[in-house]
Parts: sequence; C-alpha cells; structure tokens
Amino acid sequence: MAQRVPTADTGAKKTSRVRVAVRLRPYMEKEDDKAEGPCVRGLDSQNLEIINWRNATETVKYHFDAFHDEQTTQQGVFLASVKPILPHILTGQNGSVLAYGPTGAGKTHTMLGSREQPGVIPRAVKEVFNLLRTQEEAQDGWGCSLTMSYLEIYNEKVLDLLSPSTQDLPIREDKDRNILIPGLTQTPLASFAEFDQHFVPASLNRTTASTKLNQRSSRSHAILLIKVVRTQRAPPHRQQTGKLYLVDLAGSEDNRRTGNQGLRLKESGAINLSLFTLSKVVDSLNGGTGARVPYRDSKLTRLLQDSLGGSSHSVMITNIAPEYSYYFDTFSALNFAAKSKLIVNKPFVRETLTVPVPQVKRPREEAEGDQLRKKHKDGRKPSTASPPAPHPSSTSAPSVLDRLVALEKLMMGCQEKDKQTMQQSRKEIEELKERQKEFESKSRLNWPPGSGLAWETSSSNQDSLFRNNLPPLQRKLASGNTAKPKKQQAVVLPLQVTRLQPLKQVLVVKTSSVCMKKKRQQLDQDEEPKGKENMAPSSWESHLDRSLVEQSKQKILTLLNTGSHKDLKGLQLIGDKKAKLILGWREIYGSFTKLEDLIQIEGITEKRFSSFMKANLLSSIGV
Ligand SMILES: Nc1ncnc2c1ncn2[C@@H]1O[C@H](COP(=O)(O)OP(=O)(O)OP(=O)(O)O)[C@@H](O)[C@H]1O
Repeated sequence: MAQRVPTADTGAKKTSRVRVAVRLRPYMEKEDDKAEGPCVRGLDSQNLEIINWRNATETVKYHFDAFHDEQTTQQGVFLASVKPILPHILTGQNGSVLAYGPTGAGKTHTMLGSREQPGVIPRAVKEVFNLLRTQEEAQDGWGCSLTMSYLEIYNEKVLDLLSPSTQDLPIREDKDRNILIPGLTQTPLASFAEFDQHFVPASLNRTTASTKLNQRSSRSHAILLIKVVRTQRAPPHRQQTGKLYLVDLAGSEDNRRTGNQGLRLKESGAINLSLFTLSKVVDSLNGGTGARVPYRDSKLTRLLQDSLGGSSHSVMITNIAPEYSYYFDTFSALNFAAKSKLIVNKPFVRETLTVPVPQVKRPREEAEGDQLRKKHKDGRKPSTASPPAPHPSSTSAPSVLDRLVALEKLMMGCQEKDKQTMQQSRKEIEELKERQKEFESKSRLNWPPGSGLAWETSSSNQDSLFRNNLPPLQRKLASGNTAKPKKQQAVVLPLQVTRLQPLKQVLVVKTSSVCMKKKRQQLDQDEEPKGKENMAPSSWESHLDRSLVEQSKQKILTLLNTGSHKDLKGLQLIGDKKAKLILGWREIYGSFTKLEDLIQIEGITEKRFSSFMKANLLSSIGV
C-alpha cells in the first residue's frame, strides 16, 4: 500500500525563510526617461541603493539575498535564484518561486520570458525533467510521475486555466495540512514538449488588460503547479509528493498612475489586498516571531500555505524598473521586499545624467507646489529643491532633538541589549516625538509672517532632487549632513504610529454654528446608508462652521494615514474589512493625499464616500 512520507523523514528543516531576490530590468525605449539616468542602482550582488526622495543628499540602501542587475540574463536569474530549489521537489518537499513588482517592471518577462529568452517557468520545468531522468538512470528503485496544473486567482476567485469553463474552485486542507484544490485539472506530463503543448494555450486564458503603464498588464496571479510523485517500486511502496509553485503575481499598482477606473479599479483592490497579505505572510515567516502567519487572509496565501515557509523552499523575485517615472513604485516594492534598510549619507551620483533633471514630485507635492507658487506671486521665489534651512525651533529646542537623535543612535547600536531597555527607549522616543510635534506646531503658530517655511528658504545645495519634508528627527540628521556629510549610517526605524486622540476630543465644538440635530450614525458598515443622511454634502455642510469642517477633514485624513487598525475601525462606516483595505493601501502607496483617495479602495463608491464624510464630520464635530 502506498504510504506518505512525513516531512521529518526527508531531513527538512522545520522552518525556512523566504529568500528575497531583486531584479532590475533595463531601460525600455523611452528617450526622455533615459536622459534622466536611473533612480536606483546595484552596488554588488546583494546590495542596491535608491535615491532618498526625502533628501537627495542621501541614498537608501537595501540588502537582499540576491540582486540581479539590468545585465543579468534569464539564465543568470534562473541559476542563482531558482535552480537550487528544484532538487528538493524530488524528495517530497515543496517550493515556490514568486515574481513580485509593479506593473511593467518585468514579472512576466522573468517568469515566462519569450521564445528567444525563456524565463523561469520553462527553465524550471525542463530542469525538473532533467532531474527525473537522472534519477531514473540511477535506478534507485523509485518510479516518478509528473503532473501540471495551471490556475489564476482573479478578483479572489480561483480559476482553472487548463479548463477555463470551471467556476471559482474551493481551497481545502487535508488532515496532514496539505493544501488541495478539488476539481483542479491535473495533466500528466511525460516530456517538456508536452508541457509546452498545454501551457502555451492555457496562458492565453489568463486575464490581462491594458492599463496606462502596460498594454498587456496581468490582472490576476497566475500560478503553475508542478507536482512530482515518487513511488517506491517494492514494498512498502512509500510515496513522496513534492509541489513546486511558479507564480507570476499581478502587478502592484498605484491607481493614480495606471488611470484605472471601474472594473480595473476593483481588480486593483483585490490585487492589492492579496499582495498586502502576502507581505504580511513573508514578514512573519522571516521575522520568526512565532506569531500566527496570516495565510488565511487571502486566497493567494491560503493556496501557497504548504509551499511558503514551513519546510518548503521559497524565493520571491522582486522586479523593479529603473525609470524615474517608476520611482515611488520601485521604492514601495523595495520596502515590501526588505524590512530593514539603511540611509547612507552620500549623494546619489548619477553617472548617466546628460540633461538637467526635472524634479520628481508626488501628487500631493505637486498640489502643494502649486499653492506655494500662488502664494509667492508677490515676488518671493520658492526654492522647491533645496534642503531644509534650520527650523527656528531647532535652535530653541536643541535638547529635545538631540535626545531624540541620541536615543535613535542608541537603539541602532543596542540590538543585543535586553528587551526592557529597548522598550523603555522606544517609549521615551514616542514621548519625545510627541513633545517635539507639539513644540513644532506651537512654533509654527509663532512664525513671523513672510519668513516662509523651512524648506521654502533658498539653499546652495543644487543636488537635491526632491523637496525635503523630513520629519523633525530626520530633518535634523539631514541638515547636519548637508553641511558635513557624516560617515555614520542611520538605520531607518519603522514608522512609529502615533496613537491619535479620538476626533471628538481634539475638536472644539462651536455649538452656535451647528444647526444639525445631534444624531449618531449607527449604520451597518457594509450597508449603503439611506434617506436624509445621504443629502449632497453642500446642503448639510453649509450648516456647519467652515473652519471646523476643514479642521475635522484634516484630522480624518491624518487618522487615515497614521491610525492603527483599531483607530480606523473607530471611524464611522469603517469596519474590519475596510480598515484592512486602508492599511493595505497605505502599505503599498504610502499616504492618502486627500480624502477623496478613499474612492480607490475596493467597495468605497462615491456615494459611500459622501456618506462616510458626512457621518465622520458630524461625529467629530459632535453633532
Ligand atoms: N530584464 C528584461 N530585459 C528585457 N526586457 C524586459 C526585461 N524585463 C521586462 N522587460 C520588458 O518590459 C516590458 C514589461 O514587462 P512585463 O510585461 O514582464 O511586466 P510585468 O511586471 O509582468 O507587468 P504586469 O504586472 O503589468 O503584467 C515587456 O515588454 C518586457 O519584455
């Protein structure tokens, strides 16, 4: 009788990390972008750096298991990052190779490639057949069979690409914790030629669409499963099953750039949610905290559960693009892939620079820039590219800033120190940051009119490409470095989320201006509110004090950008799912520049957005 071999018998390690490789694709044929030079470059086979948008005199350096530069061939990527995994599949272990990255950065090229430059998938399948042949020749008393399945996850639905008429397939787990997909086609393969025959037409069934960034953008996660079953010919007929998942993930994308609307925007919501969950899974596997790995939070991670982490062998190839137009996508892809990074105090020397470089701005900065230009029509020229002049507060409050810097330095160097000291330091940093924020907002109020904001004042440093809006601590570090670059490296600590006060407490209620009757919104989060409460904003907003409304909007925006899951759920009409979607959006794209950005979140229609605004404004003003 056939018998399954427990993983322990195979000598596998209990838990293995997900290895992370980065592949930088070459410039595509776009002269304008070429002239700008790259915004990212490799340092060696494991390290790369990208210009720091907060301060162009600094770069942010990342370390990965492997870095493949723009000259690396398909064969190079395969040999270094994929081939070492394959022998394990023939010993009853599982593995996975995932291509992650923004739309148009080269995931499909890496995984699929072309006839002339075949990618990971054809190379890996060929290699598995080679390994099987070698084993057969060795006549070790085992027989082997190989099957392929090919599926996509589109809008959180599992679809069989080998049998496109099937509906959403279920994902199940057996008593040995193996993940199964009942009903999924498993095609036996005897040779690579047979694989080709089935794979190529099935690939055409994949859901792709044209976005502004890529004419044939993948809108789903495409997952090829190669299953190798080895059976002992003689009793006790032991059986080993090894699975290899080869995954071309859908592009992580910023809808402000893709121009996505309607269905594309919805697809985007599902894509981003599953990628966010994937990042959490990889994080908790690599962090080794022992905390629950959130495999069940998306179909993608649920499906990969027995092949990602545990005793399996996994590599994530993060694809990035060199063009400046991809800068923020690249930055967030790198942050997704690497949780630790260093700020290095040296300018990003751009050897290929041939023409003056236009300033790269985030949408919010563009808007702010416009406002500034309007403000400065009176003759004063805003210097958008200059590093910050010392903030007046920094001269009058050196002790707070210096202590912050000292504490952060202390935390950099004291990784071995006991936990208690670390926690104490973190707490102190939080308190100091709070005090610093308070202090800064007070000094802004006392700012002499016409003196301009810190980064508006001119500076001789012409290297800065991005306007500097560092938070106080980094600004302090940066301004010091501009004058005299320090050799010392600063570790960027994860963003410290400040706990926000409930909106009601921070707002002054101006009862005389409020004509609306107090009415608490008790709406089910997933139900469209009806009736009077859904009036056009103007009709109800006009009854409220304008400055209070503006103030409240600002608070809501801050909460959306910095609030924890719990804080977000504290907002009216935001339930558990929406709060997670908001966190996911933030993880991938950074901040919401305006409240209307919420419409980019799955399930938030314009109508729902106006209900959200009304409910939260009324609640925060205390109406
Ligand atoms: N390393 C590379 N060398 C040469 N060309 C490349 C490389 N990487 C990507 N390309 C080209 O860049 C373009 C976009 O790449 P690709 O379609 O693979 O991106 P993608 O990340 O899969 O995008 P999407 O998520 O939208 O599907 C394609 O024309 C591809 O041939």
